[in-house]
Amino acid sequence: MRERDSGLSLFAIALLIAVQAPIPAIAQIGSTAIFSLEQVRSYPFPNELVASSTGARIAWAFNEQGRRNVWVAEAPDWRARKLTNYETDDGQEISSLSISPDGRWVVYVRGGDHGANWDDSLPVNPTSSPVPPKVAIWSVPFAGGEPKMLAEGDEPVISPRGDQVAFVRDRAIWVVPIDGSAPARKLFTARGDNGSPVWSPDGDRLAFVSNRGDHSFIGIYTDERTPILWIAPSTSRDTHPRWSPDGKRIAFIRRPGTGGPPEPILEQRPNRWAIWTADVITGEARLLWESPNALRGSFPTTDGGPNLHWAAGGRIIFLSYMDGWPHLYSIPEAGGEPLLLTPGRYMAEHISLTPDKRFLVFAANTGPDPDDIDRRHIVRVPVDRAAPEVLTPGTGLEWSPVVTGDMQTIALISATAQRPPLPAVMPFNGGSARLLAEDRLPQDFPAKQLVTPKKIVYRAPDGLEIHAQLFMKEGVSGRRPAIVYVHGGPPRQMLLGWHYSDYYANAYALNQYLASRGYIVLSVNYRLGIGYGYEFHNPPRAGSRGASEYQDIKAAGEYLRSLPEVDPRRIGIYGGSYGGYLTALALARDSSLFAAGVDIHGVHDWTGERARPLLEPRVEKAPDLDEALRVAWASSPVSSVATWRSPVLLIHGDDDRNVRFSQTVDLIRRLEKAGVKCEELVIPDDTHHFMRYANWLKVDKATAAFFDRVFMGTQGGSR
Ligand SMILES: CSCC[C@H](NC=O)C(=O)N[C@@H](C)C(=O)O
Repeated sequence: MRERDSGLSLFAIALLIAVQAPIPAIAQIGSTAIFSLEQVRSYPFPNELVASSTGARIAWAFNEQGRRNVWVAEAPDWRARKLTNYETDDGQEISSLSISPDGRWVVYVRGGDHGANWDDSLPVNPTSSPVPPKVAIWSVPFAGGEPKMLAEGDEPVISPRGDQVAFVRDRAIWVVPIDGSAPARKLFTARGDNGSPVWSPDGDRLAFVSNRGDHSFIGIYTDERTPILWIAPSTSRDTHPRWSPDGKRIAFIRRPGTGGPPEPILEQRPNRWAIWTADVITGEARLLWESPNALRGSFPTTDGGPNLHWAAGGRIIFLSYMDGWPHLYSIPEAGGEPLLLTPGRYMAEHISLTPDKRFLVFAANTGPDPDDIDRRHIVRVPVDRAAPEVLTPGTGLEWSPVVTGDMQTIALISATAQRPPLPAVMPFNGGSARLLAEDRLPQDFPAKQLVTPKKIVYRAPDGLEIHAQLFMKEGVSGRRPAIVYVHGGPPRQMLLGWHYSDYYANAYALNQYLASRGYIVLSVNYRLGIGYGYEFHNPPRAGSRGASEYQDIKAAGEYLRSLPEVDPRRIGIYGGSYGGYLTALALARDSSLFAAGVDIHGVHDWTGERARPLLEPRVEKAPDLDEALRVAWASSPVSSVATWRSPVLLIHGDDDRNVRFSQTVDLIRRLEKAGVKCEELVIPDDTHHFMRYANWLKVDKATAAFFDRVFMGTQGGSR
């Protein structure tokens, strides 16, 4: 990590902080860690949990200190079994995991960074290998054996017959035998960017989306002798094709095509959408439902978007925010009023339809405990009755439920405030969950040393209720340094336990590590986040439109300053991505409150990011373009460098495909000119999500060591 020689050393700054006006005994921390970062980061992180559509087989991906592998289990013993043998921390993620309908094959994609906002000409290559790895589709027998690379490509979907895999490569749809017995072949050639393949229930046809820039069609491929059937082609953007169980019809989402006069940038407007159904022989379609012309009716942007499913009993399922919460609805395929299946002040997330298409299972921040709003539990609801049932109440957290083909078992991922996430199974009709692969949690994982974060609610200056989690180790005397943690996204919610995202599980681990060393940590669920309703998730004048969410961050610092346990001169802040943006904004605007910060791949100049579409050479400009650019600049940390005083560590991977690396290069130049003490840690060739475990460790250690240096005056790194 390089220290920019633009001012006092961090040690001198620490000395300055320590010798100011006398404060009751200042707790000495930092050197008394009771566990190492390696220990608290040694958990195996599970994701991609799937079940076979027949029988009782499940599969998931485990990331064990960077070694990502496919694991499986099956009834009745549910013994966890490792199916692949990738043994290096090479940053190659596993995604699009699926099991063939007959349960015989597991298919997955290896490589890439599927959380990226844009792609690069070169594949993700965080080990800087001279020969970059490929994004490729693999299959392996569920019973075990050598994985076989089927083809370079992505978005694999196994045919209902279980014999072949459709996938996307070079803006086209290809197929390949699931056993790799023959090379892949392009299924057809069509104009546009063709993707999102969905097999018909009998496996004879394939629905897909043909993206043509400002509009898109739904197409039906039958065979090489039959012309592609375009479903009700229009100037709209048609997406999300879903087959009816009998394979005779398709439901899809229709939104207006992009075009028309530029809309005002600073105003919030409804983003309208509709559900249509079509006959797959004639291609004729009709409107089934259209969203209300209100902000809450906008196309949903939470997990799974519209979550469109064609369920049993002629019901079509979708998700909408129209009652103020991301809720599930059911509408007769013939039309009519949508039935609200999940009433209540909570969000439905990680939604899946059961194999018999009669129930939905999902994760929700609801349950008998008022603190459940900051947790997740598994809920089940029939597709035709508003009778949701919380199946996993308690102080644990559960998510990503899937039901096995025999309808007997729900597989899920379970965690607590102390125990990291693990796959689990429970009876579909309710009962206790049984953990799988517990032995993969290292013996020396410090579960018992982790604090239980406490739910804190405070009010922002404009009165909005803000939830946060306070990590405070007991038994530390004297005033201590405190740190505000700011999540990214921003549509995210930090929880009263381990998080379901690998990015935020890492943040949870680091917050626990900092707390174990005596820091008081406050993780803030600021507006723009999810879990607290539509208006909280979509506040006016936020981000580049005025940074209204910043008041929640400043209020978090003021909340910490009000605590008797906190040394008001040693309040820090850190966060990644959007959290890095708000960290930089806090240091730029309020260095008197925030004495130091760590900004991980943050956005620092909205005009640079946002200006691109705004500055396109167009005769027609948005009516409020000049005002929007002024506001975007004022909402950017770079516009407040003149008042930036506190030391900062800036961290960025230079193959970042979510926030341009240039955002940090530019800010450092500005801070140097302004004489602000800044350090930098650059991770070459890794992305926004630090695909390598070794790089996460480097980032976490640098973050903790930086705060130790500034607040403790320790010269060394953290343990
Ligand atoms: C224009 S800000 C981009 C922030 C970024 N969002 C998506 O790329 C981000 O916060 N990423 C991670 C951390 C996340 O999505 O949670």
